Amino acid sequence: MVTLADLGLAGQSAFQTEITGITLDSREVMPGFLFGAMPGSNVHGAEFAQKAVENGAAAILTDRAGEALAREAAEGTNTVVVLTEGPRQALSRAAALFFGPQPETAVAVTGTNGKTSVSTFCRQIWGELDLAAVNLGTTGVEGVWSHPLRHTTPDPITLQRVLAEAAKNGVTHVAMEASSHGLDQKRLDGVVLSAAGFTNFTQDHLDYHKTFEAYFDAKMGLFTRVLPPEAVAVINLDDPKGVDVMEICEMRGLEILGVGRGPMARLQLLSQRFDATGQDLRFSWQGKTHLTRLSLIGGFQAENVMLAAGLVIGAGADPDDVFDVLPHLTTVRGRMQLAATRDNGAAVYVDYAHTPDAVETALQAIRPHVIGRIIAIVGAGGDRDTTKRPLMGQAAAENADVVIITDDNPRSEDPATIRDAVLQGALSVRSNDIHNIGDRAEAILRAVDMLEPGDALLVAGKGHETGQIIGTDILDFDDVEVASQCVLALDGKI
Ligand SMILES: CC(=O)N[C@H]1[C@@H](OP(=O)(O)OP(=O)(O)OC[C@H]2O[C@@H](n3ccc(=O)[nH]c3=O)[C@H](O)[C@@H]2O)O[C@H](CO)[C@@H](O)[C@@H]1O[C@H](C)C(=O)N[C@@H](C)C(=O)N[C@H](CCC(=O)O)C(=O)O
Ligand SMILES: Nc1ncnc2c1ncn2[C@@H]1O[C@H](COP(=O)(O)OP(=O)(O)OP(=O)(O)O)[C@@H](O)[C@H]1O
Ligand SMILES: N[C@H](CCC[C@H](N)C(=O)O)C(=O)O
Ligand SMILES: [Mg+2]
Repeated sequence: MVTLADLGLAGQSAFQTEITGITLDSREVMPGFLFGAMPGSNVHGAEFAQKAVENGAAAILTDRAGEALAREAAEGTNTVVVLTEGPRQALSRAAALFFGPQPETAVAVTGTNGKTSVSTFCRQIWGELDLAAVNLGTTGVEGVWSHPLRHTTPDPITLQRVLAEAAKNGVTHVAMEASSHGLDQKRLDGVVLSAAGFTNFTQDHLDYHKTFEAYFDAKMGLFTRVLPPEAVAVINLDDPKGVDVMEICEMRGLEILGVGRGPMARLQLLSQRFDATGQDLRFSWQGKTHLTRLSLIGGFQAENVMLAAGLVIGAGADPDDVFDVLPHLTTVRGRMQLAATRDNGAAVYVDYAHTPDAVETALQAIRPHVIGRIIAIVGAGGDRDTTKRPLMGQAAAENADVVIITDDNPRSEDPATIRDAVLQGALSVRSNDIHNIGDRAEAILRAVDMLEPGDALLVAGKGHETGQIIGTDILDFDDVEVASQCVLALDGKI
């Protein structure tokens, strides 16, 4: 039997109350459940306290803003109201205690771009070291055990349930993505971390956070709040915000493992040499130089690999063992993935660049591998940060020779309006070789048809995604598959 006291909610009245489940959604409450009535972005969860009580909630956890509604609903029933200043944090910790032990070693990574890549590389490194590992984030739970997820950082109840299930299935190591929404909503606060990483900080999600400061502060919650004091902070010092992150971590007395090209980095990238299938790296660890080879396209992937290596070392692995396995790392699905090659040699890459910085980084990353033109397909998602749209168009026009603007998950918005915002950004750079083709399949077909020997195509924005979200419908759509089919069709093979 689990009681409110067992969930860290002792000291409250009726702390011996038995709890049979936890949920954030009144509609999911079953008899004996703890209902987390949280302040939301649309409505306060306490608005649904009445429904939770009707469904048999044993307790309602809420804050001062939700107190009156919760007490009103509970009046005359056995439902206990538990009041706390930080209800989201309390709920995350309660969920951790309720669902039971997580895998013994957990690391998390935050930053605007690179979280999925870094966490996947951590899982691959651990796997090469014969450890039972998974990554958890945008692409679900992947590795020795897998599980689909709807969010990059799931709500705390799903997260703790999944972590406990992973542990029961033998998973000992987990690398997870900490999204800014997840950190802001304290979804990770019940997780015990050995190390946490910071990739970079550029524009995204201003629709939610409103200002750069609020977005940055949300991310810093990983280091100022979630990470325990004895854990290691692994920081990309090449990012303009890297030193700020380091100072924030120093103030908490965290051990810092700096990664980057500059001399302050303990894991220092000394040089990269690119060729058609990957790159040779020279790097140093605490003064000693190492050489390695990565079968990965794109200079930024070396930064992601260094950060992943730092996290795995920070979480206790032997550095030499880690460095030995780096040549075995493989492409992360939908991140600079070579989807197909035309008979004339022109390559088609699929990448998940969906921020201005990522569009620029991805296009610059393929430049050393291309002797001809770069054609870029770019679009922006609906119901997301609107201010990034022209900046994405601008980044595409500045870094590609031909730009095709197309749809990427318009969701509830008018697709032509989204495309127009991206188009304005591209047109601010130049007017030639900029095309606007709403239908994504047609855009890909047209782009593949343009490819001459020596050219390359980057299809940006959807990466691993397998659907195009139009309104509330999700239509099957997979950039890798569509691009491969277009190549086969235009080369006369189907
Ligand atoms: C903006 C945002 O992040 N919203 C998330 C948040 O909702 P909220 O608390 O703001 O919801 P609300 O609508 O105001 O409702 C308040 C509360 O009332 C409850 N409620 C509501 C209705 C009802 O009948 N009964 C009831 O109890 C809700 O469960 C909620 O707890 O908490 C909910 C439960 O955990 C999430 O499902 C929801 O994710 C929405 C669907 C979402 O789309 N989130 C995206 C933007 C997101 O989180 N993305 C990040 C970042 C991805 C990236 O890095 O690019 C991610 O980690 O995936
Ligand atoms: N270190 C990096 N620096 C800049 N851009 C990067 C870096 N790593 C990846 N990218 C770009 O960002 C895209 C998304 O990468 P990834 O999925 O790893 O990021 P993410 O942070 O998990 O994104 P999301 O916020 O959607 O979860 C890549 O396809 C690539 O274009
Ligand atoms: N995690 C990101 C993914 C964006 C991917 C892009 N294809 C889109 O739909 O905007 C977001 O939800 O903002
Ligand atoms: Mg991700």
